[in-house]
Amino acid sequence: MIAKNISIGENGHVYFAGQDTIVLAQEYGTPLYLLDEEMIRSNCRVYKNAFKKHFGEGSCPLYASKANAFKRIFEIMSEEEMGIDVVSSGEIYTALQAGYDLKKAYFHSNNKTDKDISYAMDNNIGYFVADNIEEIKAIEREAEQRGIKQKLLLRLTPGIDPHTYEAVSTGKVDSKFGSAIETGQADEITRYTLNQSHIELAGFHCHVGSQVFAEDVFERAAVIMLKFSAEMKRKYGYITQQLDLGGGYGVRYVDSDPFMDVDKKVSEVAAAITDSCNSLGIEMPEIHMEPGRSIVGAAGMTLYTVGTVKTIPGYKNYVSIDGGMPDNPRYALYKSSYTCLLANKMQEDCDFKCSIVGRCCESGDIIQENVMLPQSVTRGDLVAVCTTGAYNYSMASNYNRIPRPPIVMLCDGRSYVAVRRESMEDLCRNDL
Ligand SMILES: Cc1ncc(COP(=O)(O)O)c(C=O)c1O
Ligand SMILES: N[C@@H](CCCC[NH3+])C(=O)O
Repeated sequence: MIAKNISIGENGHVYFAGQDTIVLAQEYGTPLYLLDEEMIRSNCRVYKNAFKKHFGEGSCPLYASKANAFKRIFEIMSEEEMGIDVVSSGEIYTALQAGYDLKKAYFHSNNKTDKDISYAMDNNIGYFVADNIEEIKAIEREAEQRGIKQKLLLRLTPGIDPHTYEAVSTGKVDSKFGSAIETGQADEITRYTLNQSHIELAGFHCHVGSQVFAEDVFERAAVIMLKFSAEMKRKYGYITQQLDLGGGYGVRYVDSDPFMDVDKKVSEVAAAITDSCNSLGIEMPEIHMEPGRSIVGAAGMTLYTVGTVKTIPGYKNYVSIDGGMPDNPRYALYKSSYTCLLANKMQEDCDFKCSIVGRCCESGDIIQENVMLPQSVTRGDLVAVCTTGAYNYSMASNYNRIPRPPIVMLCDGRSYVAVRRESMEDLCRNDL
C-alpha cells in the first residue's frame, strides 16, 4: 500500500489507521476527511528528534500551518512542542483559539497588511519573516509606536530550482516571494534592517519549493544562505542566529513516488551545514525547517460515495463522487497524482479505467484521471482517496455552495470530530 497506515481487511474493505473506512463513512457520512492523529504526532517526533540529533539544542521544526490549519491541529502542535509557521491573521487567530503560545510562531506572507502586522504584535508573535523592504518599514513603524523591539527574519531567494512543479517552485530569483541574493536586494535589506532601532534581525529564511524529492536541494540552499551569512558578517559584523530553510519534503501520492527518510535527509543537510560553516569560519546558527506536507499529507484520507457511473462508448468512463474540487482542488490546479481505491471492493480486480470526477458545474472538476477500479463500481460504493492530509481541507472552498466536509481524527482505535461538517445555515451565515 501507498502508506503504512492503509491496509485491506479480510472483508475487502480499506482500513485507515486501523479502522474500517466503511464503518467510518456510515458513522460520519461522506465526503469525509480522515486524519490519523498518531501518524501526525509520530511525524512531528521524527522531525524533532532528527533536529536535536543533527542540529543540536535550539534548532527546531516549525509546522507549516498552511498545509492543514484548524484548532485541534494547533493543540497537537502545542502538545508536541512544535514551532509553527503562519501566513495570515486567520491562521494566527486559529492558533490562539487552540491556546498555542505564539512565541514559537513565525509569521510569513509576501504581503502582510498593516492590520496583520498590528494583530500579530497585539498577540506577541515570536517572529516576523519579512519578505521585502516595504514590509520591514511597516514592521519598524508599528514596533516603534509600541516601543518594542520585534524579532524578525529576512526571506531571501537563493536562486535554486527545486525540480518540482512550477506552481510551488518559490526559491528562484524570479519569484513573488522574498528578496534575491543574486540581485543585491538581500544585502540591501539586511543593511537596512540592521539600521532599524525597533527590529532585531534574528536571521535569514529561504524556501525553495514543495513536494521536493530531488537530491541535495536543501544542502545547496543551505550553502548559499551560509555564504551570504558569512558575507554579512564580513561586511556588517552581523552574526546570523537563525537559519530557516523552509519546508518542502515530498510525500508519496502514488507508488512511483520515492520514500522519504526524514532523519537521513536532515542528517545530510546537517553535514553540509557543518562543512560549510567550518570552511566559511562561521558559527553554526540555529537551524529551522518548516515541514507541512510531510507532517500531515500521508496522515489524511478522503472518503466519497459514488453516484453516477457513466460510460461514453468509444470515449471514457466517468465515476462521479459526492465531493470534488471544492474539497480537493489539487488535480484541477496542478494535475496532482493521487491513489484512489474502491474502499468496499478491494478483493475485486481493477479492470475498469475511469476518471473520478466531482459534482461541480465545471469540466475541470476532476479528482484523478486514468484510475483503475473494479468493473462492478456502482452507485453507493465508497471511494477512498489517499494522502489528502495536506492542502485539501486548507484549500477547500464552497464553490457551487457545497458545504465543506468534516475532519474526523483517528487515534488509538477511536474516532472523534475535530471540525464539524458545514451546514446549509453555515453557507448563509454572512449573507445579509
Ligand atoms: C514559506 C513556506 N514554508 C513552508 C512551506 C511548507 O511546505 P511543505 O508543505 O511542502 O513542507 C511552504 C509551502 O510550500 C512555504 O511557502
Ligand atoms: N498548495 C500547494 C502547496 C503550496 C505550498 C505553499 N508554498 C499544493 O497543494 O501542492
